[in-house]
Amino acid sequence: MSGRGADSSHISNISLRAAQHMLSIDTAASAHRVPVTAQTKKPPRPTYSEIGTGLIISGAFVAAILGFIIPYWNTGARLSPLDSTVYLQHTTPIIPSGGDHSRHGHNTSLPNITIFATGGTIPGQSISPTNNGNYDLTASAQDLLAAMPEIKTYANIQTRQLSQVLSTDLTQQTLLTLQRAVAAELAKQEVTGVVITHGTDTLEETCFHLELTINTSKPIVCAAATRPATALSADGAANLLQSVVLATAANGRDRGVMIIVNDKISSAFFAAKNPASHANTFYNAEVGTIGYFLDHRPYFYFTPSRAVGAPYLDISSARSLPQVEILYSHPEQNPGLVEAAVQLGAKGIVFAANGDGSVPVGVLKAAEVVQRKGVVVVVTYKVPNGCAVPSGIAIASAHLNPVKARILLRVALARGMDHGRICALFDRLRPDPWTVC
Ligand SMILES: NC(=O)C[C@H](N)C(=O)O
Repeated sequence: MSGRGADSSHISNISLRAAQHMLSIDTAASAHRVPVTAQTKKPPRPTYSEIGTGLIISGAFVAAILGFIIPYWNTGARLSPLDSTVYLQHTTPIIPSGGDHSRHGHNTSLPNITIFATGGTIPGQSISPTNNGNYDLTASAQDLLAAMPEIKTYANIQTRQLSQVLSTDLTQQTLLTLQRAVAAELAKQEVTGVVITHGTDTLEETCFHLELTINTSKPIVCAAATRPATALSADGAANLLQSVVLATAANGRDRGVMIIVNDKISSAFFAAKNPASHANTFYNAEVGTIGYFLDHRPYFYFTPSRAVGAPYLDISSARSLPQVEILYSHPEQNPGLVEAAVQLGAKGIVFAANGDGSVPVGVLKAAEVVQRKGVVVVVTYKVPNGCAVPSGIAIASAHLNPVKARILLRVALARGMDHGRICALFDRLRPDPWTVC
């Protein structure tokens, strides 16, 4: 058997042990379940694990030396002329991992990773291994980790369960709590990176929000699953393990927020969910796939880089976020929807527009009216991929899809930016700005 074949079977063992573990947790539904047998023997330690551990230890050693020699590493954050928005963000000092903790089982030669768990399919326990859609969320992040002891060879891991919901139900309060908690955790010298477990449905929105609002060089990695932990070929265990590996990786720094699903490393700036339930659910607009996992080791196509015009917007003191609604365009759309959205509290409106940004003329006129009252209007595209161009009065989202444009607009409004600044913010997302603001 080749090395890779051996690794694949190792991971399916992890999934099966995860499944066994989940099955043993949920006693209420156990009568309906197909018993899982075999796989009780610990699999032989794979070669990649030893190599990975060795690399991490040497990486930590080199980082520790660099930490003494180069106490502060600043590749030149520059302030926006528009605002205190930082467009390039490499200000965090390089910090040696490790530290003197007294936690039980702490290994000072390993990096420290914190996992923030929010729910989604990844901890899901379905009524049978062939049922992917009907599951409950009674397993915690700790339960997931207990089912995959291999993960402890990569890092000392702490978990924080922030919520246990499907991602469609994630509130802005949880989002803001997550944002502050992740930023606070990464500010700790001994923490090398963080992992967030989350449902796939709105993962791109949460990750994009964190991308805009956390200024760090350290890796922030989002892990999800398209199948519950109890499923045949459950994908969560491997995605979680790889997320932890990436959060510890020296080459995972300075790349913004990343998503790991199906061996693919996606930039949160570009990733979008599609199709809904396939294991390969995240596709990337154009350049969004920045790397991949081979034998559970991360490889990148590029040296660290950030998307053109990627802003950092400090909203650390925000306790709530302004309401921004998305209106889906089509011929004969009722212009009254625009005013209705405003009456219902919208401070911003995003049009998921036809083609590359066209909105029916009546709707555009209605948008002009609310814009005069201070509501900010952004036009995006409803097609899977594209680049929206300015449509009459509206700000164009460039390549940001409707949900990402909504997140950027909401954060900009939370930052207190006015129409002109928000327009310039979006305008910078193109290498060759329109300068329409
Ligand atoms: N695969 C998933 O995680 C989907 C789930 N409905 C969620 O977003 O929470």
